[in-house]
Amino acid sequence: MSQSLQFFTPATGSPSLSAFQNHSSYSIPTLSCLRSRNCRFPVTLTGNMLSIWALDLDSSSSSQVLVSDNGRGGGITSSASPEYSSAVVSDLSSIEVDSVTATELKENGFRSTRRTKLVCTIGPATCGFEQLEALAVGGMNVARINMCHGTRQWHKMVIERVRRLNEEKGFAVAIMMDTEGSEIHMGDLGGASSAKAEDGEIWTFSVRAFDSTLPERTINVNYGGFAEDVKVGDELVVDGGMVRFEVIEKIGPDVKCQCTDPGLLLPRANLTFWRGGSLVRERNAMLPTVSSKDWLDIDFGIAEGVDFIAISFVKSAEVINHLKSYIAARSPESDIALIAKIESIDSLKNLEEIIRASDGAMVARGDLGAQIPLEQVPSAQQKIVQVCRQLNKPVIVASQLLESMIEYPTPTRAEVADVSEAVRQRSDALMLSGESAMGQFPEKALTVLRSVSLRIERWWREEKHHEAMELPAIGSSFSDSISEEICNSAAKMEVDAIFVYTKTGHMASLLSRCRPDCPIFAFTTTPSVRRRLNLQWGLIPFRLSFSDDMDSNLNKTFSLLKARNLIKSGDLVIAVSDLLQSIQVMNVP
Ligand SMILES: Nc1ncnc2c1ncn2[C@@H]1O[C@H](COP(=O)(O)OP(=O)(O)OP(=O)(O)O)[C@@H](O)[C@H]1O
Ligand SMILES: CC(=O)C(=O)O
Ligand SMILES: [K+]
Ligand SMILES: [Mg+2]
Repeated sequence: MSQSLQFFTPATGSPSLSAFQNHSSYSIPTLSCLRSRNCRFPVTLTGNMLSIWALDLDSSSSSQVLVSDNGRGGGITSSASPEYSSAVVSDLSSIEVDSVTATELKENGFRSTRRTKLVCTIGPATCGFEQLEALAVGGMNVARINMCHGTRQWHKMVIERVRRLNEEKGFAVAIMMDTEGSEIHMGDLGGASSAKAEDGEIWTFSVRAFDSTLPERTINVNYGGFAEDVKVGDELVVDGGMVRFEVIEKIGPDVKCQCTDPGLLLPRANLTFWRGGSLVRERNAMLPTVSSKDWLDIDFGIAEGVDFIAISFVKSAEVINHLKSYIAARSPESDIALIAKIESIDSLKNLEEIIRASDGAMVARGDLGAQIPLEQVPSAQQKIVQVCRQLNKPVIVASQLLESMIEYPTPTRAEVADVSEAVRQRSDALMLSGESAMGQFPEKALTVLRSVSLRIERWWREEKHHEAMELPAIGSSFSDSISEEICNSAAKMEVDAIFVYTKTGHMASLLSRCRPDCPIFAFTTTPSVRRRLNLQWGLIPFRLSFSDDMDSNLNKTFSLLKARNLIKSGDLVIAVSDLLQSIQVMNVP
């Protein structure tokens, strides 16, 4: 037995479309009735014809109500829908899902799958094939490579290993390349993994190029204007306060500094300088967001077909737009998503326009905390997460989530509280940096992120903590508004799962934006879309080839998922698609 309702909008260009276009958005009141199951729903006709649906979940007669524009200004047609075949489709490989997701779905049921996505920075501690596999098994959804470190050859090797992992083991781990950006930072310490600066020591910060070995207590600075810009008396802050120096003398390209806050200097650590208690920004604001090295790295990312490029120190929407057109010109076929890293004062000032222009954002708390007072970072995080959700862009919370786990096998209570807060804010993803790149316990750190996410998400559902986040209408076209209405309505219903059939991923992201209580099975035809969706909250992406015929798509999906014990008869599913902009509700046969 099946019941369905379908929502059609006429093909673009149809003459009768003008009737719809007078409405920028439609409400779908009937659908909210579905929240209480098994009741009858009235057919209501509102305005010119769109919000007019009915279904009857108790009835054994399977009826289908189609609301469509039939070329005469709309109408209702009723038709019997086909019985869903329970025959098992023999080709089980025609749906792609990784073994970890499949096991999780089978063992815990799909209600309790993890909704928050996990990003791991890959470094020396995790670049081996087995180590990468262990991270994928542990829940890594996205592997990040940071172009600040390592050679291009090394990055290429990591990308190839992740690809192989996906091909051989069925994972859909996406690859994110993070650009270096052109803020001021130290050089690479002549190969040393760290250097200790003691209280009162005099160190030389120099813009000179050193051939081989660095003289003792000397740090190379990447920004040519450094010696010119700093003044005696300025405070030089390394990595947002890990170490501090005071400028005591300038000698040509060398700047002598005395250590005032001792600590560990790490290769390529970020440098900021402060005068009279405020950040000196006149000059480094002139540095380009995308350096000449970044352009080469971006070319490399395009050639390698990475899924995401994260842009460091974004200052305005302009740079994102510029990069987008560059990538489109360079590789018209690619659908690389651009993630704006919010880690500077300028990016906070232009937050909304930057996020609007981007495909997602990262709360890069490491550098952000070096540019604004630390006590302002939590409210900035909350604001960025909120703006991203409203504009329907995935958001990653990054840096120092489990910093102590670089050295220790258990996190601090404060770190667990910080992770919980990011999950409670319902950010799309959490990111590990040094914990997974060079820490001693990468897998343990990932396990902590996973178990804290699961626990907080479950608590949230059980306590019915539905936050009242206003989700403004964002659709800019008639068709987008319809998709949005469909997704908003679908997400409100108390069903066991939402299925979404999506070619571009857009409808899946609209569902994710609503943060529904039930999981979202996202079916898409393209592997790259599947990987991209892996960054978004609550989506379980599958690759599946499907047609324009929703009945046959559902038939096929039910058979495939039932054969793998991923769903069972009787589960109540709501299915939406961007093929026909349809919405259907049914029990799994
Ligand atoms: N490819 C790599 N090779 C060697 N070490 C790495 C690599 N990637 C990361 N690391 C180490 O892990 C630490 C944290 O990594 P991560 O890339 O997250 O730095 P970050 O400072 O948070 O990011 P960003 O430089 O973008 O601000 C780095 O400081 C570095 O020591
Ligand atoms: C991740 C990053 O770039 C930062 O936190 O600064
Ligand atoms: K970076
Ligand atoms: Mg940064």
